[in-house]
Amino acid sequence: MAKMRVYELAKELGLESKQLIAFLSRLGIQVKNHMSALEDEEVAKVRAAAAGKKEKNEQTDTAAEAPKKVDAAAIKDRENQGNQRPQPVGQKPAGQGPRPAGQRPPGQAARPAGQRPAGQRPAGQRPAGQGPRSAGQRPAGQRPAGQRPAGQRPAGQRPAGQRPPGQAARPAGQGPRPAGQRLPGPGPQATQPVAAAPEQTVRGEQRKDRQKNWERPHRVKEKEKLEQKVMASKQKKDKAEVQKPAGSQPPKQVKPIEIHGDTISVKDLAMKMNKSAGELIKKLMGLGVMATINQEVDVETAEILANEFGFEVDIKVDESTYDFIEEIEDDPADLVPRPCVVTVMGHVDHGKTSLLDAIRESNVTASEAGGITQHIGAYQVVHDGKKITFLDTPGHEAFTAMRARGAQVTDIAILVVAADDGVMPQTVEAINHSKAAEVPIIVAINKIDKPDARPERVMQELTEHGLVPEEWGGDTICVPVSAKTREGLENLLEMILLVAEVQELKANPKRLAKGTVIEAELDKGRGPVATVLVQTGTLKIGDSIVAGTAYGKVRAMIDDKGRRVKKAGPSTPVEVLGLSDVPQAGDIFHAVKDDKTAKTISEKRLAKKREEELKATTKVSLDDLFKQIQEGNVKELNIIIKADVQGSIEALKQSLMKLSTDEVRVNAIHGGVGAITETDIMLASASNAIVIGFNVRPDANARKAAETEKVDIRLYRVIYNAIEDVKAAMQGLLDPEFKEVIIGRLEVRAIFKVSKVGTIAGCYVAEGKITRNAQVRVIRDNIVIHEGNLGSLKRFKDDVKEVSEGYECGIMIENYNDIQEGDVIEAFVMEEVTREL
Ligand SMILES: Nc1nc2c(ncn2[C@@H]2O[C@H](COP(=O)(O)OP(=O)(O)OP(=O)(O)O)[C@@H](O)[C@H]2O)c(=O)[nH]1
Repeated sequence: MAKMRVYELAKELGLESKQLIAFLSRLGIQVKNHMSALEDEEVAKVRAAAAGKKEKNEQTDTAAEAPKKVDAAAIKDRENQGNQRPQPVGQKPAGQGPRPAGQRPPGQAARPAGQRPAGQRPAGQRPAGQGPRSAGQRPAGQRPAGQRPAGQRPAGQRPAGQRPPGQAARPAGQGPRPAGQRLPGPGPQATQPVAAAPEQTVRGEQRKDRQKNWERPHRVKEKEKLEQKVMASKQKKDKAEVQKPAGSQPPKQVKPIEIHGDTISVKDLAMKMNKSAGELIKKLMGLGVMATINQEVDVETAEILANEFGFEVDIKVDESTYDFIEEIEDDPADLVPRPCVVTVMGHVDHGKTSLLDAIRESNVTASEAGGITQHIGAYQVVHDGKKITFLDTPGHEAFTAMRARGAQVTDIAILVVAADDGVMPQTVEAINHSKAAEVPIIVAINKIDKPDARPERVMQELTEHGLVPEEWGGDTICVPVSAKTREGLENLLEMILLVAEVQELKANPKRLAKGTVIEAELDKGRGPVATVLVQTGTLKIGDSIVAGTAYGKVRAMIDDKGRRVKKAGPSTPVEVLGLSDVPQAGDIFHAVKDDKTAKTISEKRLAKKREEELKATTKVSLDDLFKQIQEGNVKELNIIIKADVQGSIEALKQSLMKLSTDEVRVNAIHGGVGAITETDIMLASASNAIVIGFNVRPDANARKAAETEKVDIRLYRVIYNAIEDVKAAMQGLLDPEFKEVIIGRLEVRAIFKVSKVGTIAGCYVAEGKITRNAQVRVIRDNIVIHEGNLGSLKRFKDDVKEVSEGYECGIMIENYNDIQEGDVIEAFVMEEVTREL
C-alpha cells in the first residue's frame, strides 16, 4: 500500500499541513514538508494522539462548563489524561490509583515500598527491573511533547532529512526491531555487525554506538529533572485546588498560545499569557531554571511553563523553513554515498589553521590578517581514495555564531586541543556546540612535538567535560597529532573516514542542488561571490539559484583549488559567481527550475524581509520608550553594523548581543556589507543607535549626516576592540583618552615607483588638509586596507609640513608600498580628550 503523505493525513484530520507538521514534530516525528511520506506506525501514532487530544479537549470543555465540581476524582481523571505530558519514572504519587494500561513501562510498578519517595530518583539512574536503557531512550509515554523518541535519530548520526527509510518510523518500544537494526546504546546487540562486515566496520559500529551515547544522558538527565519538578509542583497545585473553596476557578483558557521557532523569551511568553514576567521567573525558579526577563527558553520548557499556567501551546513551524520553496522529497533509490563534511573547532591558536594546512599541504596562515582566521573557508582533500570536506571555522569567541553554523552543516567535528595548553574556554564552547548539533567529535591533540606537550593532561581535562578517551574506556576518539611535523595526520584522516563510514552519509546527486552559503562577499571585479557547500543535488553552470534574498544564474564555479568547474555534487564546496546580491553567510541556497522562479522567490523574500525590518524598527523604538519610562533605568543600546564581509557582521552581532545584561539590552537593529551610507545614519538617528563600522568607512555624505544628526560612528579593524569598547561603555568605563580626528581626504591620482625608495603616491587634497605628523589610512572601495604613519610629504621636490585642500602633493607611507591609483587616503590625528568627572 502506498505510504500516506503528510497533507493526506492533515486532510483526514481536518488540519492544515503546517499544523500537522508542528504536531508531528511534537510527537518526535520529523518530516520535511507536506509531501513527506509517513510510515504506517507514524500514521497510527498520530491518529491515536489526535483522538486523545480531541477527547481531552472535549473533557476540558465539559470541565470548564462545570468548574465548581473540582474534586479529588476529577483531579485523578485529569492526572490520567495528563499523561500526554511528561511523566518521569517514579513520579506517580501514592494513592493516585492505577495508571491506564500501557502507560507504565514494564518493570516500573515493581519498586518496593519505602525504597525511595516519588520523584526522588536521582536523574539518570534507572530503577531496578527496567533493564539497561540506552542514552536518550525514554519509555513510551514519558517523552515530553516535542522530544524525538529514541532510535528515531541517534545523536550525531545523521543530519535532518537524510534518514534511511525504515528507521524513521520506529519509535522506541513499538513492535519488533527488524533484523540487523541495532538498538542505540551499549550492550551486545549494539555492536552486532552486518553480516560479513569487515573488521573495520565492526570497529566503526562500536564507535558509532559510543558516539551516539556521549551526549544524550546529560540532556535526558536535565529534562528528567525538570519534569520531576514540574510533576511535583503540579501535584502540589492539584492538592491546593482541592482545598480551594468552590468558586475559585482555574483560569479559563481562550485559545492556545502560539510559539514560533525554537525558543521564546520569558518576556514574550509572559505577554502571550497576559502574566507578569516575574510570575514566570518565579515559576521557573521553582522548576530549578534560573532565567532573566530577556532570556530565551526552549519551546519544550516554554510548553511546560505554559501548561503550568493552564495554557496549551501551539508550536508553529518556522515559516522561513519554507520560504516560498517546495522541498523535494528524495527517492531512496537515488541516494548515493557522499563525502563527509568536517568542521575544525577549538581554542584560539591551538592550531586549527595549521592542521588544515598540513592536511591539504598548502599554507593559508601566512595570508591571514594578524594570523587569525576571520572567515570560513572550505576545502576538500582525498584520503584512501575517499573525499573529505573540511570547513575551516575561525576560533575566536567572536566567531561563535559562525562556529555554531559550521557545526550545523557538518557531519563530524574535529576538536583541536593544543597539548601544551589543554582545554580552554573555547574548547568547552566547541564541545557544547557539537553536542548541541549532535555532531560526533574527534579530538586532535595537537602540538605533540612540543617539549612541554602533555597529551595525558588534555585527556584528563576532556574527561571533565564528558569526553572520555577510548584508551580510557570511553567513546571519544583522541588522535595525537602535530601540524608541524605532520605526525599522526594519517591516523586522524583514517579516524574521520571511519566515523564517516558508520554515518552512512548519502545524498541524491540527481536532483536540483541545495546547500548552505558558507561565506559571501562583494568582489570588485567579479561581483557578489558566495562560497557555498552543496549538500544535496548537483549544482551546474547555468542553474538558476536563489540564496536568501539573492538570486541569479550560476555564471562560473571555482573549486577550493581555484579551478573552474562545470558542476559540483553533494558535499562539494565551491565559489559561485552570478548572484544579484551578496547573500548572508548561513543562508540556504536552492537551484530552481528557471530564472523567473528564482526572481519571484527572491522578490517575495525581500518583501517579507522589508516588512520584518520595518516592524522590528518601529517595535524597538516604541518599545524602548515605553519601557524606559516604565522601568526607569532600563536602557536599550541599538547598534547598526556595517562590515566588509557578511561573516563579520554575524560574528559582531552575536558577540554584541551577548553583552546584554538586565540593565542594558543590546539590539543589533541593522547589518549590511559595504560603506556606511547616509541611509544608515538616518536609520541610526531615527532609532537612537550607534553605528559600528568594521573594516569600512562612512562615505562623505554619511559623515556629514552623522555630524548634523549627532550620530556616533565607531570604526574598528579588530572585532575584539569593538566588543571591548561596547562592553566598557555599558559598564560606564569607556573614557577614551584619545579621540581620532579626521583632518583630510586625499585622492591618489598617480603612482611613482622609485627603486630603493619605494612607492610615491601623487595625491590631490580633496578635503581638509594633510600634515607631516598625521596618520593615514588607505581606503580602496570603501574598505580599509592599510593604516599607518606618513613616511614623507612633499610638494614638488620639497618636504613640507602641511598641504591644504585643492593642492597636489606626493606622499609615502611608512612600510607600505601597495598603494594604487584610485585609492583614497584619509589623514587623521589623535587628539587628547579630557576626562569628565
Ligand atoms: N610546535 C607546533 N606549533 C604549532 C603546531 N600547530 C600550530 N602551531 C603554531 O601555533 C600557532 C597557532 O596556529 P594556528 O594554526 O594559527 O592556530 P588557529 O587555531 O588556527 O588560530 P586562530 O585562527 O587564530 O583561531 C602558530 O604559531 C602555529 O605555527 C604544532 O603542531 N606544533
